[in-house]
Amino acid sequence: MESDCPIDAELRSEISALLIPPSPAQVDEYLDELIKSSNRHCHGIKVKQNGELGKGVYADLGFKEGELLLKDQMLVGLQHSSNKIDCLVCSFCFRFIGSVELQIGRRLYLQELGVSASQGCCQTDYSSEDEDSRDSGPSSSSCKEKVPLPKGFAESLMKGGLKLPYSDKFPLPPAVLCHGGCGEAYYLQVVSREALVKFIQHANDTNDIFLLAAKAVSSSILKYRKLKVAHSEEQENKPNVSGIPYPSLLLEAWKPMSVGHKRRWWDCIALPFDVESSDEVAFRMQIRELAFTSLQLLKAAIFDEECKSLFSLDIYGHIIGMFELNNLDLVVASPVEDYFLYIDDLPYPKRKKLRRLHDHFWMLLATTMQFVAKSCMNHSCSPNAKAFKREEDRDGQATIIALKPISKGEEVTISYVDEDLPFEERQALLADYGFKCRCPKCLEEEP
Ligand SMILES: C[S@@+](CC[C@H](N)C(=O)[O-])C[C@H]1O[C@@H](n2cnc3c(N)ncnc32)[C@H](O)[C@@H]1O
Repeated sequence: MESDCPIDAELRSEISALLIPPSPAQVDEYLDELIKSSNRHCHGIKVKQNGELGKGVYADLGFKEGELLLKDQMLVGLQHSSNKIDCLVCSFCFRFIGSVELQIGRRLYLQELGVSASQGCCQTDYSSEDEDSRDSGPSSSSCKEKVPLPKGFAESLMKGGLKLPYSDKFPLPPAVLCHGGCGEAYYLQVVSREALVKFIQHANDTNDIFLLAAKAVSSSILKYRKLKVAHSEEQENKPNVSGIPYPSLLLEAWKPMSVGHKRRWWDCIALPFDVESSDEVAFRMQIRELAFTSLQLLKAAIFDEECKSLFSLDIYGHIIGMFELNNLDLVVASPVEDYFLYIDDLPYPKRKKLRRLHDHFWMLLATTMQFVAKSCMNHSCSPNAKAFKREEDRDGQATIIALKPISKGEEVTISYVDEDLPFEERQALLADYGFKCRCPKCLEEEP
C-alpha cells in the first residue's frame, strides 16, 4: 500500500513553489555569484553550455598541475558510516580531532572488540619471529604479523593515560561532543533525542543517504532561521518598510538545493541488476516506502512548524534524488598516517620502540566522505582535476585542484568514480548517476 504524506496534500502550493526548477537565467546567475563571490576562491573558471552534456566548467586561464581551481563550501558532506570506526573527525569540517593517541587508541580498542571496517588489515595474531630482524627493513607499511599489545594499552591511549613519542609534532584540535548526546555532532536543536537515535539507526541499517538528506533539511532550517533573524532586525531599523513574507525566506534558504535537485529518488535510482524489469514498479514503490519511513523518523526528531513543507515526501524524495545523482567521494589525508611516516623515517633505534604499535596499525587511515559540490563539473574517466580536502580547508570547504596542465578554453572535468577501474565497472557505477559516460577514454575503450 502506498503511504500518503499528509504534508504533501496540505501544503501543495508551497511545495510546488519549492520544486519549480529555476530558469536557466536564474541558474546562471546563481553559478556566476558562486564563482565571483569574494569569500570563495575561484580563479579563471566559468560555467558555459557544453553542447552534448548540458553545462560544464571551463578554464578561462591556463592552469599548472597542482594549481587550485576552485575552493568552495560543500553543500552537505558526511563521513561514511563504516569509516567512523577508523577515524574520529569533526562532523562539520571533517578534520581529524582529539589527538594522535586518541585516534590510534580508539581504533585499536574497537579492533580488540572485534569491530572492523577497514579493508586489508591483517587478522593474524602471532609470533615467534625475532623483532629485531623484522625491524631492519626501511618501511613497515606492508602486511605484517603482530605481537600482541599489552592489556589495557589501547584504552590508556584512548583515555589520555599514555603519550606516544613525537606525537606533539602532530597536534589535533580538541574533540567536543554534541550536547544533545545523539552521537552525531551536526544536527540542529533536537525535538526528541530518542527519535533522532532511531532515525540514525534506521539510516545506518538501510542507507546512509538519509543522513545526508537530514543534513540538507537541517541546514535549510538553520539558514531560514538566520534569514528570519536578519529580517526582523532590518524591520526594527526600518519599521515603515513592508516585510518579506516568511515563505519567501524559506524559498531563499532553499535556493542552494533548488539548483541541484532534479528527480525524486524512487524515480531516478538505477534498477539493481537482480531486479527484473517486470518488478520495476514494485521496486520503486518499495524505495518510496523506505524514504517515507525515514522521513517520519526525521520528522519526529527535528520537526519545525515554520519549515513544515521541508518535511514533505516530495521534497525529501527530491533531496535524496539529488544525492543519488550527484554525490562525490572524497578522501581526507590523515595526520595519523603522517605520524607513522615520520616514525618510519626516524633512525633505527628510535624507530624500533614504536614498531610493534605500527604493526598493529599499518593500514592507511583516511576519512572517506560523500559530498555534493555546488559547481557543475562534468565527469571524465581521464579527468584533469580532482576534489581534495586539505588540512587548511576549514569550515567544511573542499577544493578542486588541477591534476595536469589545463589550457585556456579547455573543459575542467573530475571523475565521479575511481577512474582506474575497468571500462565495464566504471560504466556500471556511472549508471547509478543516471548516465552512460561518453568521455574520450570510454569512447576509445568501448568494445
Ligand atoms: C553534476 S551534473 C554536471 C552538470 C551538467 N552537465 C548540467 O548541465 O547540469 C552531472 C550530469 O551531467 C551529465 N554528464 C556529466 N558528465 C558526463 C559524461 N562524461 N558523459 C555523459 N554525461 C555526463 C550527466 O547527465 C550527469 O548526470
